[in-house]
Amino acid sequence: MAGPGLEDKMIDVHNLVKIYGGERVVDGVSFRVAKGEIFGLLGPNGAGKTTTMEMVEGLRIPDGGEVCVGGYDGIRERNRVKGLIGIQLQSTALFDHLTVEEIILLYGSFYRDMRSLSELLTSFALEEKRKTLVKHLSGGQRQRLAIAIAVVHDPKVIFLDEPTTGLDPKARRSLWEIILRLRNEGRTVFLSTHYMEEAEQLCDRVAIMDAGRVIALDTPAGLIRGLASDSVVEFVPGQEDVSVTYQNLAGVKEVKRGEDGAVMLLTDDLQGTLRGLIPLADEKGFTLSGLRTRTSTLEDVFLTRTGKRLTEA
Ligand SMILES: Nc1ncnc2c1ncn2[C@@H]1O[C@H](COP(=O)(O)OP(=O)(O)OP(=O)(O)O)[C@@H](O)[C@H]1O
Repeated sequence: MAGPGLEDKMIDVHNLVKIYGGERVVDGVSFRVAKGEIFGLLGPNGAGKTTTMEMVEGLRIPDGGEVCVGGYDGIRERNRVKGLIGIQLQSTALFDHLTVEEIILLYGSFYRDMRSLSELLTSFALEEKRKTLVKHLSGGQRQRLAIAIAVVHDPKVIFLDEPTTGLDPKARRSLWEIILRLRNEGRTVFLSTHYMEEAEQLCDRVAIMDAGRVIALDTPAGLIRGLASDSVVEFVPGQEDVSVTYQNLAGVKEVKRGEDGAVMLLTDDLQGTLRGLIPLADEKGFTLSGLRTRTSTLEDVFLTRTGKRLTEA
């Protein structure tokens, strides 16, 4: 698959497999990550993102396949790989009874060289919190601290496992800015997420995972362009006549149904679909509750490939 500068790759994963209890939770995953890109694994809970990421980091041993990071074999040359990478710990794993400053210095002491404390505090907007105990930080501040610790030794590659899960929109955006800055400093960022907006807005390329496999991989725009439709009409039909078929409305490429009863019409002719839908509802005597339209997103790529919504998978 074409991608930016892949001749200049930082991570190369080939046919990776992990088996738990006889189940292939990672089932033949292959991808490459270019130097200096933000690469995302997008998928629902249980898709195999964390397992894949931790095999790339060298924290879990694959049952099959190869991992190469920065030209080093992920298993045989693990110590070399360790020096190149930084891993964001789940923020809950931080020591609550240390201050921000103490924890950064503690992690820094594990390495021969560490970046300056004041530079780290500034770039992660933690100066005012330097003397604050970790347990008194907000969710966003804890996540910023977790990333500051991951880059304390100035690594070339950063791994972030669902970095913004549970954060409010403002804290999420502030973390996105930090992640973009890591990339703009020339680092490679490998992250996992189950938020499609995050993958769409932040990642240079995205591998969509479901049930242990990569089902699509491209730039967010490329994935969306690959859809047969460019828009979605969504509504919950009230008193729907079972004989109603939406497939024949102008522009409709696919009809999907959510668990909540919502109907999603994936269309390449938004106006044509709407022009046909409203008379159809009148004629068949059903209501179009919560009718809305939107341009296609990565959610629709997932929906088209798996038949499920990301949030329902
Ligand atoms: N150590 C383990 N032992 C047994 N099963 C495991 C283990 N780790 C993961 N699994 C299983 O492997 C599957 C993939 O899990 P994984 O955590 O990689 O998914 P994920 O996409 O990261 O999801 P989440 O967003 O929930 O973290 C799940 O079914 C999970 O239960």
